Amino acid sequence: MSKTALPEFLANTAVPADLQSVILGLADVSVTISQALAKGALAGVLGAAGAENVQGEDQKKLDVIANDLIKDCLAAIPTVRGLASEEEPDVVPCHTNGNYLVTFDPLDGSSNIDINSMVGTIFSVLPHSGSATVTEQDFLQPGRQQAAAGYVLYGPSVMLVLSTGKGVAMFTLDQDQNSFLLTEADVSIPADANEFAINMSNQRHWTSGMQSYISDLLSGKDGPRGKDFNMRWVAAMVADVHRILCRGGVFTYPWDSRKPEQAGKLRLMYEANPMGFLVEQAGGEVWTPEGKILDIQPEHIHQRVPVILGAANEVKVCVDYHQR
Ligand SMILES: O=P(O)(O)OC[C@H]1O[C@](O)(COP(=O)(O)O)[C@@H](O)[C@@H]1O
Ligand SMILES: [Mg+2]
Ligand SMILES: [Mg+2]
Repeated sequence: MSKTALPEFLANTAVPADLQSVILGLADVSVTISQALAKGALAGVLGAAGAENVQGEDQKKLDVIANDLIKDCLAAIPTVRGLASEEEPDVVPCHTNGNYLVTFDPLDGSSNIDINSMVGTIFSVLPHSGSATVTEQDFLQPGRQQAAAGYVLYGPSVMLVLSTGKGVAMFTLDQDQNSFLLTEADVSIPADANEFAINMSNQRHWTSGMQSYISDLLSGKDGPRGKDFNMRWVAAMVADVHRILCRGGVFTYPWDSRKPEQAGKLRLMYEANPMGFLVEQAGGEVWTPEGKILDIQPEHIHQRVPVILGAANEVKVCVDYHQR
């Protein structure tokens, strides 16, 4: 039997037509980004761009290329009122009659670009209910209000993973037709975990709660947790979360004491909220040590947040170590 293509899936699942056009636009532009990535050094797209983004991070050429492609794509969709990007200092107004706001991380896992490892594009679609002139304030909505969220993973296969609030579906790019085909209709994360993801090199900078939690995981079946845990770290949130959606586990990027004023490394509106929406839709949990990430009222678009997400029971255990 032939597989369902993305446009057919969106129509079958009663996604509003104006939201469909945003999702289909993002899917199309991700194919162009995947082609630039696939050409790599042959197209001269690897390496540094020689500039810093608003977050004070060095931009790669592909961060800039992907950002410009997505910006142009969204600006051409009449239902997009405005956009905000990890790589843009300010929100960008689009169409005055549009009813959606889109936030995105054009290329997640940038440090993997030059080693030909996995990267992705993460996006979040919010309803627009504010003024005719888009302001930052219009974007400051809790993640729970997202109309859709997803990512495209540029790996051995290019995959689009999407939720419009009715579960999580995975699509694989058919490179012959440039068409995303449904390959997993109902993604679900097992409640218990035996795999964790964290950048262990930062251990000495974590809070005592996080130190104890990871130390007990590492003690394996001889320790208080009574079982062994495996560890993985791709250094691209998009790929680490993809693994969790495929085979379970827990992912965390905690606060650390090197930049005490910074809540965490990951961005609430471009990374934590869209990935959090997917993980909750797949039955997982998404927390900071204090509460659920999707309930956070954002204060500014580039806000950062500590993240603990994945298997429901394991996330609760991790949060509990912090609250003891
Ligand atoms: O290099 P580190 O500290 O392990 O951080 C890796 C994390 O940083 C990120 O790459 C940040 O994303 P960007 O590449 O979009 O800046 C996450 O995807 C990933 O989880
Ligand atoms: Mg990122
Ligand atoms: Mg990025």
